Amino acid sequence: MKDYQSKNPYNGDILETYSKDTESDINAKLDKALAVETSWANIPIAERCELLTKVADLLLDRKEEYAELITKEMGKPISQSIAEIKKCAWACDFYALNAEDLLADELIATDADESFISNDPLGCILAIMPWNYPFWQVIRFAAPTLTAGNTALLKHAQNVTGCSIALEKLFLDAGYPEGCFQSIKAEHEEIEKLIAHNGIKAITLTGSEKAGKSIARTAGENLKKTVLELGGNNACIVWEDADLKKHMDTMVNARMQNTGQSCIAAKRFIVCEGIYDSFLEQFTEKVKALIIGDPMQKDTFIGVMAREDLAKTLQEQIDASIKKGAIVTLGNKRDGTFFSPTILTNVTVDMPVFEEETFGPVAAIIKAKDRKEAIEMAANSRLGLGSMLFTEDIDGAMNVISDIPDGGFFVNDMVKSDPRLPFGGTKASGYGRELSREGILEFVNKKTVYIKK
Ligand SMILES: O=CCCC(=O)O
Repeated sequence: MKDYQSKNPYNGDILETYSKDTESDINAKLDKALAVETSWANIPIAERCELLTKVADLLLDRKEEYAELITKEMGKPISQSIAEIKKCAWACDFYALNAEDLLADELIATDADESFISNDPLGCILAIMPWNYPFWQVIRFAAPTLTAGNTALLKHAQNVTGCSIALEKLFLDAGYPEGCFQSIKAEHEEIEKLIAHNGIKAITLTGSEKAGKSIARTAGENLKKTVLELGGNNACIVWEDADLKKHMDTMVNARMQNTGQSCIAAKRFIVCEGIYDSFLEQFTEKVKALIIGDPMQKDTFIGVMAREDLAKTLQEQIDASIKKGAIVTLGNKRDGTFFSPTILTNVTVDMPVFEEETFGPVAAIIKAKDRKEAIEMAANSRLGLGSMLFTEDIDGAMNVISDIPDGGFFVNDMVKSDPRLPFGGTKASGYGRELSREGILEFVNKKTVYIKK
């Protein structure tokens, strides 16, 4: 009996089984990473960028193959899997083009003849990544982090072990030296030991709040830096002057893409009274029209959830909210891993669908009496990944930017990640930033250099 199974959540087919790495397998991988650390750190950044360009090319050449693997392992509709791979190539190209500038010494005038910050690599970084964007979550960490001269060990979610292995091969095929990027199949106990090991210099985790606390605790005991991206309960605020016709597809996409399994999805729709009825009518119509079906079909927009237990958890959150007075306006049908796109109205701030992150295709809609109340409700969350506001009043939107203490604020668009912009949260959504200049500088030693001649 193998330890891990890759199982297609759409039809239950067992795709592959895998044995967990033993302690000595993991130590051997760490040794390999440590053996290459110095030579990798010392090659010119431009050469590392060339390799990254090769990764981008391979991603595009192999996009169908990788997309199929994603779809089969976690159920993402195939067109969205292809889009995920293209986005990975974009991030690689972005860093291949910009890393030299982003990592350049920062000169600072002082009493010294020369003083500057040198952005030196840290060494081996442990990445713990989730299944919902199995390539993207990894590439957005790996592209900048490796290019900064670090090496990486990836502990991926069990249900996407095939993707994890494919990612390791991708870097090798692109020409990265052995040991630069390796995937491990490990459990919590081995991860704790790795974090404590001197060879691991920092940890990045995208995952649940519970996992974040546990990893941060162990990392803290060992004085290791962490970057944590722990999910969100993003508000989609709709002021009474919003252009619904123009933005309705975006608002639906913001909730329903990836079958609702995205940390940055719009989870709480906070809609001003004056536009509530039109919003609900248009939103419901669009959600009803989403194509549900086999994730391998290119027109499918809503596939299945990645695991049955996730669908059950979503059901519990909905049931508990209905008990408190939420009304099912659409959907709420579950069958195994399938969950129909669901709209809940009459939502109040004390319901699980408002207070907790819902990781599936359910939109919780709440009425606000005015703009001010809408902003206050949006800010009322333990999580702080991002929020979006739809309005024609751009000055009014600019005035409320600092009223919601989230990591991102998007006006007339959905919260989305972009290699050029920092990505990350506040409060229980975690800390640290990925992507952009901030992302590549998370895992460097900002060394102060001071020279008197
Ligand atoms: O689940 C969160 C990440 C989604 C994204 O970066 O687009």
